[in-house]
Amino acid sequence: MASERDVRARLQRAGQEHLLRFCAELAPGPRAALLAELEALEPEALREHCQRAAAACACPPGPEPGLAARLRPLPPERVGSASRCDPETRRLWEEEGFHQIALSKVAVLLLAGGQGTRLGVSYPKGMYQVGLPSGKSLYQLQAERIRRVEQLASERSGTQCAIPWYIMTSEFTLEPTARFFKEHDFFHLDPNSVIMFEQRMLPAVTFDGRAILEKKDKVAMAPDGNGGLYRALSDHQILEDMERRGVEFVHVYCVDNILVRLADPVFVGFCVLRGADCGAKVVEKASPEEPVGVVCQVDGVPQVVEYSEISPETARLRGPDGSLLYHLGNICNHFFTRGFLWAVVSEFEPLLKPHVAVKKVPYVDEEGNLVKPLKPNGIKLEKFVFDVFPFAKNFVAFEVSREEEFSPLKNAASAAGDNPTTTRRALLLQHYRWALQAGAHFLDACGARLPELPSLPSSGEPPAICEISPLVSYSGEALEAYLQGREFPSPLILDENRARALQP
Ligand SMILES: CC(=O)N[C@H]1[C@@H](OP(=O)(O)OP(=O)(O)OC[C@H]2O[C@@H](n3ccc(=O)[nH]c3=O)[C@H](O)[C@@H]2O)O[C@H](CO)[C@@H](O)[C@@H]1O
Repeated sequence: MASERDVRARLQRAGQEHLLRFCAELAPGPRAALLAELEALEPEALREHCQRAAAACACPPGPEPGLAARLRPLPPERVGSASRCDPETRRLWEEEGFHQIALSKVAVLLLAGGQGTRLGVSYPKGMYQVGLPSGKSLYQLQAERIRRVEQLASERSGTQCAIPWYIMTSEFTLEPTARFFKEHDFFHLDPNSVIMFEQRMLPAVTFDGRAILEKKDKVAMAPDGNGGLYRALSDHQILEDMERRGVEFVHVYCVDNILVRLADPVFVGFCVLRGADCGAKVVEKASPEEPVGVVCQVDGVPQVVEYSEISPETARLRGPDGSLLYHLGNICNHFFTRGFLWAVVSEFEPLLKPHVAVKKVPYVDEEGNLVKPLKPNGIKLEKFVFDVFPFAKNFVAFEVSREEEFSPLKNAASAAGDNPTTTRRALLLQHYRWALQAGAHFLDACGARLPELPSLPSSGEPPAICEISPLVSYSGEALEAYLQGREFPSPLILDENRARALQP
């Protein structure tokens, strides 16, 4: 166990000795916990972190001065489109994606270390149920999409394959996520193919560069941002694990998009055939104010400018055709080759600049009272997952349809958008569209046919409730066999059992 003397000496070197100010009055247990926590903080890194936070805070808030003049849209030759390409090209991309999946060269990697503060739940966001008829959580939907895409790839190739699922968690999310997966029997995935690992935490810092004590025996710590991925890959030898499994391509995604297509063969195939080392899925931005990063160029280099760092004037700029100039909205779905990740981890990670978030951080005052601040009092530094794009040799963006692929759960029910209601509706609208395309008809309680409205606004409810298990269909395929020309009372829950019963 760390001695107080050693820890004090280390903190002195970091200029953070105040973290021990209540140490003498603590009971042995909490005292040991505090010393262990402090011992893990490397003095030089801690000093640099606190200085950097204070320096960042001294800069005026808002977009970096002069950024607007350095921005340009991404050149069209770097952008592919799933919806605007001809069907044959799309088929070739999909075929290539399935081919790579069948060779077990594709992995998915979930960023799940965030605290989900805006949603306002105390457990990991992936465990959230948005109120689907099936009661499935986000994690369950994702697990079932992995199983289905594995099955589709295996059927096409006639060989068995596996898509390893890497899950980056943090101190906040690891334990409950691991428990949730065990309780649900890993959603019938092979537990050896589900690999959880933890990102690092960093102290929150006051505006004058002092790490904050959250309690007398606990430093206020926060995950180091989703760009903490790269250090975590190295800390836990994840790239070595990928190499052992033969993984060459990684689809990285964020937890909250209910429509996420894991290991999407079309996206993977597009990136592979383009010879890309790094790619980003995008959707057309819905409005200048939409809180999504924009994929663009800064000084001629592909990059994402985060929604919190672009000025409203720049976000509102329009091109000659009237559409938003910076319209490629980042949906936090990225493609990386393992080789590129290796280069990032071994060479570029230290060059990533942390971003500053000014937050209300609960703390203990000089007298030892717990204080919940009413205005921001602390700084959290975070790295962003997409900040490695400038290091790519061949970066591509891939535009997909919002209604088919993007509906994120960010906010609590009281918020206007991106909440449990909008995400549930997005999924049910999609499944209703798929069912109509496959030739289904829906009946009301009296047995009369309901109107068939294939294109509904995202704000409207579908005329009939239809939920299709990802185990039955990944992206709308293969539904005719169960639905063509048939009538169903609403709600229709098309799970594996129902599908079996409907099989001709
Ligand atoms: C930095 C980043 O990627 N921003 C993107 C993110 O914004 P947004 O601000 O919504 O990002 P979130 O804070 O929700 O984090 C995105 C993902 O990263 C994970 N996470 C976050 C912090 C952390 O320390 N560890 C961790 O794993 C979260 O669990 C989540 O899965 O999604 C939007 C689309 O929905 C994009 O338009 C934004 O450009």
